[in-house]
Amino acid sequence: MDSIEAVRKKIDQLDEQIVQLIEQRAELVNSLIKLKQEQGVAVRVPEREREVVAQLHQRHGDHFTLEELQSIYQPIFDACVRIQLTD
Ligand SMILES: O=C(O)C(=O)C[C@]1(C(=O)O)C=C[C@@H](O)C=C1
Repeated sequence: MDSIEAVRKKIDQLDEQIVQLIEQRAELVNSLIKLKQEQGVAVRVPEREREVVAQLHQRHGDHFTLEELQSIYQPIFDACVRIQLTD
């Protein structure tokens, strides 16, 4: 069995990957802003945010409740909106 320290090291590695993926996600979202401006689409799209979380819940509902996934994703959506508005 791994020691606490060894497991924490794996957790740290996963956290690093998670943040890198969130950064990649934010870059992709940021690339939408030009298309949105051209097509007159709003920066904040609440129904799309609900759809993203609902799809994740469908696939990962065994581990996370809908409310937990919403709590995880809301700050990510908020940051992505801020980045689209400020970059
Ligand atoms: O799909 C979009 O239109 C986005 O801007 C991306 C995104 C997201 O982070 O998934 C961000 C903000 C919107 O409110 C909805 C979704």
